[in-house]
Amino acid sequence: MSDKHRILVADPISQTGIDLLQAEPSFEVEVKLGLKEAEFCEAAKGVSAIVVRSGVKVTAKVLEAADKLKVVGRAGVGVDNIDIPAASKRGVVVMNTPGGNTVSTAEHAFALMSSLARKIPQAHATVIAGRWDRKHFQGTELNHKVLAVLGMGRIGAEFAKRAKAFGMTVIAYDPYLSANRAQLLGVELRDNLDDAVKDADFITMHMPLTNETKHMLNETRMRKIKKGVRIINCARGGLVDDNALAKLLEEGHVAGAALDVFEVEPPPADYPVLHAPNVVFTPHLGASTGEAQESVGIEIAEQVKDNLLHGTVVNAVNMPNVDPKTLAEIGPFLRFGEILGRLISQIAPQRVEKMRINYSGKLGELDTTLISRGVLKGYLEKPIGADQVNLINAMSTAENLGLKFTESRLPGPTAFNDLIEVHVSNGEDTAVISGSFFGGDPRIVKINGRHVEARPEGTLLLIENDDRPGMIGAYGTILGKNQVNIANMSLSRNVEGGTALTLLTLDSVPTEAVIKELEQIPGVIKIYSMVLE
Ligand SMILES: NC(=O)c1ccc[n+]([C@@H]2O[C@H](COP(=O)([O-])OP(=O)(O)OC[C@H]3O[C@@H](n4cnc5c(N)ncnc54)[C@H](O)[C@@H]3O)[C@@H](O)[C@H]2O)c1
Ligand SMILES: O=C(O)[C@H](O)COP(=O)(O)O
Repeated sequence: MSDKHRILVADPISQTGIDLLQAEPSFEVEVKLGLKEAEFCEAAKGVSAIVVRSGVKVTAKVLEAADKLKVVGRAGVGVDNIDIPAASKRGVVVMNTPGGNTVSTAEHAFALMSSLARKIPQAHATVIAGRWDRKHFQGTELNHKVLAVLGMGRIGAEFAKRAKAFGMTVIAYDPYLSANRAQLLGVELRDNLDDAVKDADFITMHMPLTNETKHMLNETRMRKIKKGVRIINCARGGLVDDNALAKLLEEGHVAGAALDVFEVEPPPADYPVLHAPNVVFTPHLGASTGEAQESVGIEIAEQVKDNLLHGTVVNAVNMPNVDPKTLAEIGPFLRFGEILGRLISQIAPQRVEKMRINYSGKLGELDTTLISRGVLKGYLEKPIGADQVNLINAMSTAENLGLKFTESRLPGPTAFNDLIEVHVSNGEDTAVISGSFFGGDPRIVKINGRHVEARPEGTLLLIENDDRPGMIGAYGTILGKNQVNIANMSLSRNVEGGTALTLLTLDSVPTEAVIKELEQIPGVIKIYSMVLE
């Protein structure tokens, strides 16, 4: 069995991207195109990475079959052909390459608008059919026309720039766009969609397909737009209700439509809009330029390579980005977070419902999202299994278990430079564990409110006992007799004669029989044996 990472390229990406992957000695690259789901499942077995465009569907079945999968790389923007929840559940990172095809797509959408305005495809067809018909192809200028851009992200903004250069008035509808950005782009921002489109001569769509955006242009809304509007969709099929569009084109309410994308791709022969008048179609070609494909092919190859070799996460759609610099900065906290999670799972009450993590000191100034995922991962290893939970699915796994998770930053100076405090509770009982760094070295500094000090390594024995003479000696005798060496010891008590916590770091794991023997010592209240590695 080869210990190389197998990479499956399941859609055509640039040769430079493939070469980049092939140049890595620890990778084996397989290019298999046009796979049906069953073939895709077979091909996905044992691969570490799958690279796609929008052609194939990375379904839950494919993800299930891909038993060694770590990352799905999308050479492009839209990830609607990938089952993201299923990938997250399986702990697979999904990355795309936003930006690499922006200009190509904006140019293509603009070309569609120009073709529509001047009926270029129809005129072209008559010329090559031997006709010289100059009467039927009178078009319309773009100059002075009103354009509504729905979705003013990367592509929308590039489109708007070009439209302004053509003398168009640009209206933007994008609930997530700031007024400042709109001003910078020189576009009129509208809060209401009907208001944004009602006077438009042209409408262009540039947003992802989501539950919120599906059929954004439906029959009712299109009917409210002034007669003669022309619609361009170079984003995703389904943003416009294509059947309603076909009807309104037939009626002449919509004067023309240019589509690069369809609700079903490829559209079947009886797809109504294909037979409507004044239409221009391309088969999802927005990103199909040499430049865009070179760019996204190289980007995705680099991202997949860095992820498999160094764990770098860039442009992931299902987990926070971690570039090498951030990874170096938060790496020690992340590893310590996992240990704290592992630790608290071993002293937690049953049926924990809530976990809260407080960050203070310098840590409170960092982006702690990943550290929190690390704590959850460590915590969930016990109930779920260490091979089943990772940084990607930790949040969704916790949610599935009904574990409510919150994090907060405690203001003001603390006794420690960096403090991570993990609380778990089932509503009645609580466990709390706190960790800090002493000169860069991680330490457990508090357990259930008691000060302790121990390196988070090896096996820890946490004993709650009555504060009375002879306890330490009794532990030492039993452990010594059973060849278990004590490497470190930390003691803490509430009041003299009250209860005490003894935290022992051991060089080997005590057997259950040894733990039972320790439990028999008069004054011992509870013992937790915590294995950290
Ligand atoms: N035809 C092609 O070949 C092709 C190529 C590249 C991208 N695309 C598609 O184009 C779309 C846009 O890509 P992008 O790179 O500009 O993405 P982007 O993320 O930069 O922009 C998307 C914009 O849509 C906005 N948006 C989200 N929900 C909205 C809503 N309900 N109403 C209005 N606006 C909303 C967002 O705020 C964002 O500004 C994506 O769906 C992408 O898959 C198609
Ligand atoms: O979302 C995208 O990036 C585009 O739809 C391009 O898709 P493609 O890579 O299949 O051309």
